[in-house]
Amino acid sequence: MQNLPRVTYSNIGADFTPLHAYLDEAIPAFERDVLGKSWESPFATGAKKKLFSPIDPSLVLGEFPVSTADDVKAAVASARKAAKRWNKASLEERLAFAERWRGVLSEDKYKLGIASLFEVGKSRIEAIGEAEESVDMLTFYPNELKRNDGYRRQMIEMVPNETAISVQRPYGVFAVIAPFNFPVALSIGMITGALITGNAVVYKPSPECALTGLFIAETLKKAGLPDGVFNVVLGGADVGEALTKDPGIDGVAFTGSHKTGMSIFRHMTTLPYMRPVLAEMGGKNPAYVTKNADIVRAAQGVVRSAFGLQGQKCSACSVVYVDNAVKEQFIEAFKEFASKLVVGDPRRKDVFMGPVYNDAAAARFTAAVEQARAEGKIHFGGEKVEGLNGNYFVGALAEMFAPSNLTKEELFVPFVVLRGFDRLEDAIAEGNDVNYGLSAGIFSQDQAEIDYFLENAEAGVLYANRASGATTGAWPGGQPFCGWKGTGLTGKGGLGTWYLPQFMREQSHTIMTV
Ligand SMILES: NC(=O)c1ccc[n+]([C@@H]2O[C@H](COP(=O)([O-])OP(=O)(O)OC[C@H]3O[C@@H](n4cnc5c(N)ncnc54)[C@H](O)[C@@H]3O)[C@@H](O)[C@H]2O)c1
Ligand SMILES: N[C@@H](CCC=O)C(=O)O
Repeated sequence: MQNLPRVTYSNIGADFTPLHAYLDEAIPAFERDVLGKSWESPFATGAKKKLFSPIDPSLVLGEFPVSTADDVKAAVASARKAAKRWNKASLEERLAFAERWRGVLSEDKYKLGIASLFEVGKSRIEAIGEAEESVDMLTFYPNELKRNDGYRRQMIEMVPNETAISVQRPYGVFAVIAPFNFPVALSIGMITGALITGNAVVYKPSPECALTGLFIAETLKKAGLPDGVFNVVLGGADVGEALTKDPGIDGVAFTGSHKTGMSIFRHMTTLPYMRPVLAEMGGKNPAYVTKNADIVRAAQGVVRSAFGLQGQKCSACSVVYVDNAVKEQFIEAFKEFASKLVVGDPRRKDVFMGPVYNDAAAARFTAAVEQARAEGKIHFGGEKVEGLNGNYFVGALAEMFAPSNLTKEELFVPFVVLRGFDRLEDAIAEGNDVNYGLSAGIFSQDQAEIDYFLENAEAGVLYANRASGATTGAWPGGQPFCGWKGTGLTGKGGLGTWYLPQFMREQSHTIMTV
């Protein structure tokens, strides 16, 4: 099992046959042995709630308790108590824990991935990909911490007999709040950042992702993290709000929508002193296809990026600007590739797109398609897939003849707008004219065009000629994932070198030898 091919989002050409053979057995076994159970969690004593899979609303994920206001207080108190020691844990102790956790995650990765498949409705490859990514986070981040000696620096000697160093101290207790779309990788990324820099954590998974949330807690227990350093609360916005407003929290690591992230940040600004809010938020990610592009590659990169995980990635390509000289050719190549992708039950190995997450996403998709029919032109998709018990849609390519809400707002569904252009400069200016700034991509074989894009695109994650995903597929240590503008608050992203220092505050020690 350990030698199965790895999924990294970018290795699209790999032969996953042995992985599929394993999953053919493991997915039904998981469904039989794990789904439908009733769960307990120490800081969730409220009434239990039944959660269902988007794959099929009759498929019960399990019954999960919800945290009360007192549970949230108790979880924070538990973290504060444990933080007294964990905040002082040596670099060696934290690295040893990270190594043990990485071992546990490597053992449990298929279980975590399959849980995500059922919980979110991800395809097999997307689901296993995020579990693999989590393991690699536990390679990358600890290595960064070690390589930088905990980000400790020798400073200059101002006068003889005086030494000065800069050390980084954990803030104390971090609230970690996760979104639904990568319940494993994004939770583990934020939790890793907080824990290995010496913070205790109170973690809230997305309301309907309690299964992966509790699995993550189990892996930390198996890795021997001291009791109380990691605590879970379960529930929705009210539980998240109670957690981020608790005075016992020293910082928040949040990934989710712009609206929620900014509400947490705005609350922090009202307090007597600021606590860090590391918020990674929504995106509206453009791709540019010039007349010098390999059009088949461009179409494949855009389709994969716009429709992978049903368009529910912060990095999903949601607007494609195509040079009018090659627009028709691009539309044909897009249709040719997209029509071969299977939409259906993601337990099956041939499925590329599962259902959209919930009825709200289905309504957003349907409204966007209706608007595009009225104001523009649908070139591909947009229809519901009949005969399946869930929100299954064929992803849509919609040409729009002017900028609008569809080119500017995040929809988070498999819907990509096409805009024709005559000058790349104008297209990039329009693509930049949004409140977000996560990722962008270009397809061109002209170096001057690529250089212009790299100089002028207002986003933190840029790609050129990426067939595996025009704007998607960042990996720990490969693509630092920094949200600009309304996507991020700090100017530093996950998956890169500068993520960890954000969980620590600096202290200088100047010592005069007398
Ligand atoms: N930039 C990134 O790295 C990144 C990655 C993944 C997803 N996202 C974004 O996440 C969004 C999709 O996720 P979602 O629908 O789960 O987002 P969301 O904002 O609805 O929820 C995110 C989390 O916040 C909690 N929450 C809701 N209201 C809260 C409040 N008032 N106080 C505290 N917590 C609260 C939710 O319960 C959930 O756990 C999209 O906008 C997507 O672009 C961004
Ligand atoms: N890491 C993923 C996106 C995570 C957000 O939704 C990517 O780069 O495509």
